[in-house]
Formats: sequence, C-alpha cells, structure tokens
Amino acid sequence: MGRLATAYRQAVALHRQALRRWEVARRALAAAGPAPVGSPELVARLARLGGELATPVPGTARAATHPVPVRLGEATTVDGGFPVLVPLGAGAHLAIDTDARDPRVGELLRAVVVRLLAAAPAGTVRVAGIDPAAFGAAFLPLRPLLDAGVLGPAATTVAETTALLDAAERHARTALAAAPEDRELLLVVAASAPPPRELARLAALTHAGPAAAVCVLLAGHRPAGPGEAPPLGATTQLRLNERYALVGDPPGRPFSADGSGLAAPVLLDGDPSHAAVTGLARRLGEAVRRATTVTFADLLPARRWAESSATGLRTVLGRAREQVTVSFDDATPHWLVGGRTGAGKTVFLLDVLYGLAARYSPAELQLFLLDFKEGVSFTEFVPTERDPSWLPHARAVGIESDREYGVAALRELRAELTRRADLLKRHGVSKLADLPPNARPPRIVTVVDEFHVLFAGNDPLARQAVDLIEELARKGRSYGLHLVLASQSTTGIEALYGRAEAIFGQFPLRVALPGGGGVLDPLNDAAKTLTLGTAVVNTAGGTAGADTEVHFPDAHAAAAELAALRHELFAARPAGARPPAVFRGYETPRLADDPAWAALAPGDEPPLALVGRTVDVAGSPAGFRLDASPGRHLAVIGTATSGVDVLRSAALSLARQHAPGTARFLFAPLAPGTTETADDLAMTLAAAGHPVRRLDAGALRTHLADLAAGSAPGTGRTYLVVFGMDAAAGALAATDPETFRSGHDDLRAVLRQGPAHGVHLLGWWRGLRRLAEDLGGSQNRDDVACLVALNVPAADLGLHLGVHDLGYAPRDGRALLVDRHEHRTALAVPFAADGDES
Ligand SMILES: Nc1ncnc2c1ncn2[C@@H]1O[C@H](COP(=O)(O)OP(=O)(O)OP(=O)(O)O)[C@@H](O)[C@H]1O
Repeated sequence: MGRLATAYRQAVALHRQALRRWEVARRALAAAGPAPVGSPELVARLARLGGELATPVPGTARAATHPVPVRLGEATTVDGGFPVLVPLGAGAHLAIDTDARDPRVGELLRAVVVRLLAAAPAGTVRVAGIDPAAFGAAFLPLRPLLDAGVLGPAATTVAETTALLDAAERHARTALAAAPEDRELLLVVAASAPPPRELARLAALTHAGPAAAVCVLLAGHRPAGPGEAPPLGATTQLRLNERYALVGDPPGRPFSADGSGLAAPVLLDGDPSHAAVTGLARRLGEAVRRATTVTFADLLPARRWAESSATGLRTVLGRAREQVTVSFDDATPHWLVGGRTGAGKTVFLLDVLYGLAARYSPAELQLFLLDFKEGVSFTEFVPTERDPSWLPHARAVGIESDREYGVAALRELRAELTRRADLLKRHGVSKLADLPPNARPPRIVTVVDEFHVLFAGNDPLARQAVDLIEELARKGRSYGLHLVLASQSTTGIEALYGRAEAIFGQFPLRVALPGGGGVLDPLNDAAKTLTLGTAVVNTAGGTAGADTEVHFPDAHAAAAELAALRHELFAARPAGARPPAVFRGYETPRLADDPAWAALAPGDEPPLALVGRTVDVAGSPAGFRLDASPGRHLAVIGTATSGVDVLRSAALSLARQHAPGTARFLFAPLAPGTTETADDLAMTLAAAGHPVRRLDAGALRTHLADLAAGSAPGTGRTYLVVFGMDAAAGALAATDPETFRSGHDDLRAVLRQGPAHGVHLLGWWRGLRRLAEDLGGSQNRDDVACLVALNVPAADLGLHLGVHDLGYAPRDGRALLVDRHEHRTALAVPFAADGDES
C-alpha cells in the first residue's frame, strides 16, 4: 500500500506539472491573438513547449480523473508549424465533423487512442469502439489492443451500440460513487455517428463531468443547425476541409478570445506505427494479466487459523484492481448468490469455504453445507473411502439432499438460535460479539446450494422452509448464524408467498455470476457482460452503483492445492473432533452397516423395530418401539416391493434384541415372490436360536384365533410377520361355524390385546383400503399405530390418518413413518436388503 500511495503521489505531481506547462502554452497562444502567429520566436517557443507537452512521461497521466494534453497534429503558419494539443480524458471530449470513412479521421482517432493509453498508467484506461458506418473497420489496426484486453470489440449494430452505452452509463455511475483514485477512464470512440437515439445517449455522456470518468471521441458529428445533432458538453470541435483541420476552442482552455478557435489550420497526425501499437499492447496486456490473474494461493492467509470471529468472518474472494474481501458481519450477515448453471457457482463457493476454513479454526467457525442438486459440490469435505479426511469445520453436509433434509437442518439451526439466545441472556448481552471470549460459540455459516428447490411446490414443506429461512435471516445476525443462499434460478426467489422482500432484505451482500443478474436490483445490469471467472459483488442489496467486478480463481483447476490444504487442516483438527454428519440423498443404507443396528442387544426394552434412517441431520434411527400398549403393531403400506425389505429389517432388528428362546417368529409369505425372503429370514433367525414357523393363509387364520384366545405358548414375545396381509382377506373373512367368529374378529382382538401379551403383528399391506378394511374402518386406525407408507398418495394417507396437509411426496427409496401414539411423522430412507445381517 505504501509503494502504491507513493506512486500515486508522484503521478499527481507529474500531472500538475504537465497542467502548468499546458497553461503557459495556452496563454502564449491566446496572446498571439486571432491572427496567424507571426513572430518566429513565438513559433519556436510554442514548438518547444508543444514538443515537451506532447511527450508526457508515459504511464503517469491520470486521465481517469483529469483531462491531459493530447497532440492532434501540427498547426501551420506562414512562419512554420507547432504542435497542437487539446485536453482529453475524464470530462473532456473531442468531436469531428467527418467520420472515419475519411482516412485522416481514422488515423487521428487511432493516434489519440494510442496516446491516451500510453500516457496513462496501465490498467486505468479502457477503450470501447462504435462504428456503424464501416463495421468496425476503423479499429482493425488496433487489433493488438483488443487481444490485450484494453479495447472491446467494436459495436456495429444498434443492439451492440445499445449494450455498449448501457455499459458506459453503468461505468459512469460506478465512477461517480468511487473514490477518485479508484476510477478508470472509459474512452468511448465513435468512428461514425450512431442513430439519433444512441447519439443522444453518447452526447449525454459528454455532459456527465470529470467524475464520471468517461471521454468521448465522436466522429461524424455535424452540429450544423438546431435539432441536427444533440449539443455536446466540454468538447473540442474539429472541422475538416480538403487538407486541414480547423480546431475549435478546447473546453475551459480556449485558444481564442472570441470562440473562433485556433487561428491556424492543422495538419492532423497520421496512424501510429504498427510497432508502437504492438509495443503498447504488450505492455498493457501484461499489466492487465498481472492485475486480474488470481490464483487459489492468493485467497489464503499467511497463517492458518490465526483470526478471531468475534466481530465477523472475512475472506479474500479474488481481485478487482485490488484484493477483494467479503465478510459475514453486521453489515453483510447473509449472502445471496446467483449464476446460471456452469457459471462457476460451485467454484465460487469452494473459494469462499476454503478461504474461511484457512483463516478460522473450528472453534471460531462451523459449516452446514446443503446441496439440493445432483452433483458432488461438497463431497470433498466429507470422509470417503478414497480420502478418509474431512474438513474439521463441517458439522453437517447434505449431498443431493431431500427437501425434508433441508428443513430438518434449518430446524437444527433454529434450535441453535434458541440456545444462543439463552446464552446471550445469561450473560446479559445482545450480540455474540459482546460475549466473553471463553463463552463465545463459533459462528456458523450455512450454505444452501440450489436453495430454490426448498421452496419448490406450494406445500407445507415449502412453507416451513420459508418460515425457517425468514427467522434465521432475521435473527441470525446477532447470534453469529450466517446464510449463503445460492441458486441458478431466480424463480425460487419469486415463489416466496409474497415474502421475498422481507426475506431477501436481510441479504445485503449479493454475488452475481454470469447469468445471475436476478440477484441484483432489476435496474442494475452490472452482471450482463460478466464472463466465466468473474462476479459482481454488491454490498447494498443489489442496488446499482455498489458493484465491484471481481476475478476469482478456478478452484477446480487447483484440486491438488485444495486437497493439500484440506489435509493440513484435518491434521490440525482438535483432539476428539468428530466427522460431519453426512446425508447422501442417492445412497441406500444397509441395516448391517448401521450404527443403530450394531448397538442393538438382547434385553433392550421395549424392543425397537428398526426400518431405516430418518432424513434428519443426525441420520437418526428410524423405527418403532413395540411396547405393551394396544395397537403397537407395524403396517407397511404400498405396492412397492421394498415393503418386503422393511419387514425384513424390522424382524431382524427385533430378533437381535432377544436372547435365544425368548421370542418366536411366525412368517406368512402370502404375496407372490415373498417366499424366498421369508425362508431366508426364517433360516437366519433359526440359526440365531429363535423358534420360527412358516404359515400359509389357513395357518395364519388358526394362529390368529389362538392368539386372540390368549393361548400364546410360554412367556416371551410372538412376532407375526405377514408378507401380504391383503392376500389373507379371503381366509380372514370366513366365519368359524362353531364360534361364529371371523378371522377379522380375531385379528382385531389380537391388534388390541396382543401387545399386552407380547404379541405384535408386522404386516405388509399392498393397499391402504385393505388395511382399513382389516381394521374394521378408519375409526379403528389406532389399532395399528405404526405405519411405514411407501408409494401411497399423500392425500389417501392423510384421509386414512385423519391428518390434513401431510406433505409427503412418495418416491423411490423413501418412506413416511407415522407413529400415531407419539404423534410423530418423519421421512426415512428404508434399509435395503444385503443378506449380511447374520
Ligand atoms: N474462476 C474461474 N476461472 C476459470 N474457470 C472457471 C472459474 N470458475 C469456474 N470455472 C470453470 O467453469 C466450469 C463450471 O464451474 P462450476 O462447476 O463451478 O459451475 P456451476 O455454476 O457450479 O455449475 P453447475 O450449477 O452446473 O454445477 C468449470 O469447468 C470450472 O472449471
């Protein structure tokens, strides 16, 4: 910074010097009066002065803040010639009455462009060309500057010209809001006049003043009569005749006393040499590359985990002219990120996450990472077979998450909010930053990638998500909970039940990647021209004028560096650090691999029928406790054949909680294709020492009658496992000619009284209606209190349960668990069969 400030001060001093010389020259010319300059001494003096002025020290003139003298050509008098200079740069413009189809004009424009670029420090002038008349031909000799990135492609159509003017106006707004030393000059060169509307916009730029940091060179402008062309501000006018140019009075520094301009005809300068153009392009190109190339290493701090998160979190994102830092603090507690698919959203998030993780220890920062798209955005932060390390800051990671998982994670965060509110109250403070350091919990950054998925669908889940996000966004600032919502689509932002304003008003930091202008204000089109690897960072809720265009590095290209950093942070993790809770939406869990299965042991009371993992942050066991209350039975419902696996997991897990001989299992494989599973199960359990029996429909009927009569043999439990209860309907409907009881009567008796005697039914019904019939109507629905709904429409299930707004979308690999006694509903991932449990 010190060197920069010194360089800047030197540049300013040189500039002032140049201005003083300029003033001397101007006075000398003015003193010469309107008549051709007569005195040979004066000509000599002017020539000397002009010579000095025409060669300002290259790379020092701050044309972005003040006009600088630029040579146009040589004035001719009877006594000789002298160089003619006019002020050009911020707020000082040039107009020529002829367009660049006259070769002299093209040559002059190119000469001026090259001189201004050469005079100013590298990287402080950008050039934009307009040439509708000759399709950009005027700019062809400047091609090396295009390649160097200082000259944009020429606008030749109305649409291109409009886009260019949009960008120029945006540039002017940004410059007006920026500090003078941060301004860049935009040199707009029209080699021929655009159509009237665009011409008027161009003319307006000449009235914007030096702080807008725009300089217009406009050829083909004929201010002949009123209404012909819009009047220009602060412009030196040139008129061409057969041989010479007549130079009007430069703004603020007239040649003449009466407005007639320079009283000597001027021979305009010709094209700059090709060598001069290529040399300049090389120098500027290198400077542009130096200024904008940013590597992953640039984002990292010199020392790991050296920063405190007391007042906020900061990280380097990339660079504009200087390094760009972004924060989670009181001013920008939450971020909204937009970008079309492939725009670098994942890369941007990785840059931020690694930057933060390198600066703050896990005691200062924790991460919740939720991804709702098909992809692997956050996989590198969790242990895998190939790389068992993890990012020690990561607490919960959801990959290809279900919406239910998202809502569960947001609930977890809300619980954290409540805990922190209590903590703050106990310490009598209102902000995390005011807590004593030893009591201060880490800040939590929650990244939700493709967050619009959470809000998709006008359903209870979407409403819960909106409520939670709103609450977290509103209160998170004081409690150190920060949100980053990223999306490729702004439609999610609109579908917020009219609360978008209330919610996104809490997200002052907006990051627009290419195609992500939707996160900015509708009047802010700063993201329109972004290219891959750049983003607009706006700290004022997307309002125009608060934009910084940032270059950020491609984290994907630095995979080895990322892995090295991750391993370094992993190695430094605190003792006892636990890996993050991971939810992988695409994964099918297996009973034999599950920690909950491993933890089951004989004697567990009441025994747990384990069927899968709940879709929540901890991946907690999904199942039902089968105690002695009436109705503690399990119904699996739906035609999906995974119903067989659910029963199997339930039976296996129950068996694991009984010592041999304390539970018997009766298997009735009634649905087609279930015999093999039932036989396998029977063999497995028999091998473990449990009494087992195979039943057909008739035997089931008889056993139900026995069980209803309370004649269960001995002590211990009886589990009646029926694969296809609906297939027993015929057998159950028949009435016993002696007792006049039907199988249904016995079934219902067992459902009510069985649990008290240790008898539980685990049944798979392929349809909800059959279950209702077996129960004797939905008024008896509590007789089977534990349900696992597979592919059952939510509306039918809601009707059966008498629950409004169930919010369940049946899909493969998911089941809704309902415990009517505990008033519990949860989405679960059922275990898949793997045959390893024995
Ligand atoms: N700063 C950058 N510089 C150069 N290339 C980049 C940069 N950022 C991203 N890219 C490249 O762009 C491509 C897309 O990036 P990324 O995967 O981050 O996009 P995305 O927006 O997450 O896409 P999607 O939403 O489809 O997953 C990658 O090939 C990546 O290497």
